[in-house]
Amino acid sequence: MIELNHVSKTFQVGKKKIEALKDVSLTIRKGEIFGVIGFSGAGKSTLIRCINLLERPTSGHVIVDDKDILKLSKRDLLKLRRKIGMIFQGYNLLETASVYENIAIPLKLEGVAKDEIERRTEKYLDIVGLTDRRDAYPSQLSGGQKQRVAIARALAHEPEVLLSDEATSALDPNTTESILELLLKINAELGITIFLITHELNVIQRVCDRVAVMEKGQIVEQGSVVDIFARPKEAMTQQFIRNESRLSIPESIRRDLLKSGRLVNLTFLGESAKDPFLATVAKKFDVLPSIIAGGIDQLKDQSIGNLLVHLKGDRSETEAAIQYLKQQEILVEEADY
Ligand SMILES: Nc1ncnc2c1ncn2[C@@H]1O[C@H](COP(=O)(O)OP(=O)(O)OP(=O)(O)O)[C@@H](O)[C@H]1O
Repeated sequence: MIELNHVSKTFQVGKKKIEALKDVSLTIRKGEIFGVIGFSGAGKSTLIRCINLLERPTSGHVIVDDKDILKLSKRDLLKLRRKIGMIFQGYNLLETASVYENIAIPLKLEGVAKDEIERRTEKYLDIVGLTDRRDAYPSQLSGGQKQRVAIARALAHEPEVLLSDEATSALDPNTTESILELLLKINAELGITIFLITHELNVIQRVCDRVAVMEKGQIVEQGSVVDIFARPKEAMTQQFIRNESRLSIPESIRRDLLKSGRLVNLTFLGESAKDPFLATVAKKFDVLPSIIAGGIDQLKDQSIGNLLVHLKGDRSETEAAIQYLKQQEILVEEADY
């Protein structure tokens, strides 16, 4: 549905050239939720803005529904932008207009008929759960409610795609969760394709079908969320996952445990959890495994388990046990650092 082919974007700041995007290619499929994750400055905002040409690529192609949108006339580009809604971290609401008016005014400017404006505004206020706040002003709303208004405003144009630029970054964890649930509902019930950028791993985990990891203007890894989380290949991806979801223990306990064996971080998909791999390790090798810490991350359609395991035994037996674990459907990282 949306294809970026070899897209590059260079900003000229004085004499300096900043390469914000370097040869980025990706495909967003109809009906999916695609996320891009990266640290600040990776190029995510520039990338998302290239999809509706708020930013024009320096080179490459942006294809939407088989059309190269860089070649569209101004009029056709305006038409296309209506198919692509956008929400932002800062909501961008009109402070002097009510919730209802924030949704209705842009429709009026677009020339939508009065009764259609009423129908759509009421429909999307209901979908985002704000019917009872229709007369409130933005200053009377919480951050999560403001983002709901912004989502209703975007949906009221009945887009096929919703672009989300760090939409939950300013929200607390509970509010983030409720907005993510709303995005899942919009995707499932209205069939809207969602492309989002974020620096938060949990956003990707919770809602995305596929993910691309960005670093210094390039995509370093992309694939299904399950694959990337269970088997991250690139150092950057591993760093993201380790930063946020790896288990850690106090240094003194770690040092103690290492005196009598090895420590390993095991990551496995829901279905692999059914295999009694730790019992097998205890049986097969002269090793006593014990679980030091554990957790489960919920992905959109699956769960991923993390265990920090101590393998008690001598070097050769624990090494053989680690090699055995690596042959299973488990990501094994030695945590002896
Ligand atoms: N309009 C601009 N003019 C000059 N440089 C820019 C412009 N927009 C972005 N950049 C530069 O391009 C690079 C990528 O920025 P971008 O905002 O796309 O990254 P990001 O991953 O979205 O980071 P953040 O989350 O901090 O916004 C940065 O070095 C940034 O300074």
